[in-house]
Amino acid sequence: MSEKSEETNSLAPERDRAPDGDERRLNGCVPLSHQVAGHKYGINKVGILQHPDGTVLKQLQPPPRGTREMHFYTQVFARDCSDPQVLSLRPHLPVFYGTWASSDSPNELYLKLEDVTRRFSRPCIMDLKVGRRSYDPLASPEKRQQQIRKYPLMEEIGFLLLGMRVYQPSRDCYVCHDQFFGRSLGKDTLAGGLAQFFHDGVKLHKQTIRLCIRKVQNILRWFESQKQLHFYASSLLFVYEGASGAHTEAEQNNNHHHHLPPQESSHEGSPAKSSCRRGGCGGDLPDSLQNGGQTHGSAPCLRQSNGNVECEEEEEEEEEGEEDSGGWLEEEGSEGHVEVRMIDFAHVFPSESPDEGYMHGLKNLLSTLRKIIQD
Ligand SMILES: Nc1ncnc2c1ncn2[C@@H]1O[C@H](COP(=O)(O)OP(=O)(O)OP(=O)(O)O)[C@@H](O)[C@H]1O
Ligand SMILES: O=P(O)(O)O[C@@H]1[C@H](O)[C@H](O)[C@@H](OP(=O)(O)O)[C@H](OP(=O)(O)O)[C@H]1O
Repeated sequence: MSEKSEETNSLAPERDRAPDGDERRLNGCVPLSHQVAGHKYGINKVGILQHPDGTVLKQLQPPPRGTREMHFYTQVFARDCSDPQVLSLRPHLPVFYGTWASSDSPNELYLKLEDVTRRFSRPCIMDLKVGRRSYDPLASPEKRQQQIRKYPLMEEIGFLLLGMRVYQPSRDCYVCHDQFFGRSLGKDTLAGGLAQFFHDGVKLHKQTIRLCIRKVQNILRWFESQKQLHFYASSLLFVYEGASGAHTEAEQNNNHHHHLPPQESSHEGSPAKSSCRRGGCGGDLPDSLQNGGQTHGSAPCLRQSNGNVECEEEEEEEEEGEEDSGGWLEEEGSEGHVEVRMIDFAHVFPSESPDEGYMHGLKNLLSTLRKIIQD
């Protein structure tokens, strides 16, 4: 088993490549190149796909999970929704564009969602499952045991790292960790393990951590204001720009797939993808980050490719962030440099009390992130 998996950059734009049989069959949709956790496409045919218009498609899981998730998104994004609490949840979720089906399999439904990683040139991505319990109130004793066994510390820690990929500009490659890495993290190694998401092989991006803290605080504020929903086995998806400013500027002229409005019929402007990886690097993290648990390889992932990288040291500045401009040339000091969104709503249940389990996870996550900055 490999310790870490890596991908290298490729200069060849894959949008020039002829689609293979599967891609044609899926109306030009391809498995999401940079999925870091969850069901993968090709295994039981569930998993996340990338639509040519830049959205992602999540196949409906068998009932009741898929129907529950669809119902949740439909309610939150209903045009006539007037519940202020539900409306204020929207910014924390990927935009929901309704359901989608391919012309070949009209009965296979997918949720059509905003691709949270889309505007990033070299997206660093992390998926954290949040809450003290990752099974819902209707779970069988077997299911409860299955989930508890996966991470007995969930009850105490309140979150579990399911997967991550981090771009290293100095080597022009991604370092990936899967959920076994997350499960290997204990109370003493949690901060070190989480810190790896913010370390590009050369430096720790403290300002990025501060921006993530702000976004997580906003989500916590939403939870403190509501008691109508409980979230089990739901995730927070973290994304930040791994490319340096010089890199993104160099790409600006060559890149035209960002900011295209989702159009179901259009195949224009499809994100370029490329697949290649190399092994044998990534073993030289600073000592302070080496105690983050055992590492395991994750599945190879394809990704957007936009050319070579110029590595730049970034200044750490304690600036007030600007509003998210939706642009992709965001500097590390600005809010738009990071995204933190809630995803995976297959186990959302109505309730009449605050979601203490989820809030416990958020609070512990916040103190762990603060600890990383301090250490
Ligand atoms: N809106 C999105 N934008 C970008 N990437 C996404 C989005 N939604 C999901 N992903 C990617 O897909 C992965 C899995 O998503 P999700 O948790 O919704 O799937 P799942 O199959 O229900 O997971 P699980 O098996 O844990 O229940 C995420 O870790 C992320 O990498
Ligand atoms: O990542 P792994 O090790 O594959 O484990 C799965 C993971 O915990 C999923 O979150 C869970 O689905 P839910 O979150 O929907 O419960 C799934 O349950 P399942 O086996 O019942 O599908 C598990 O098998």
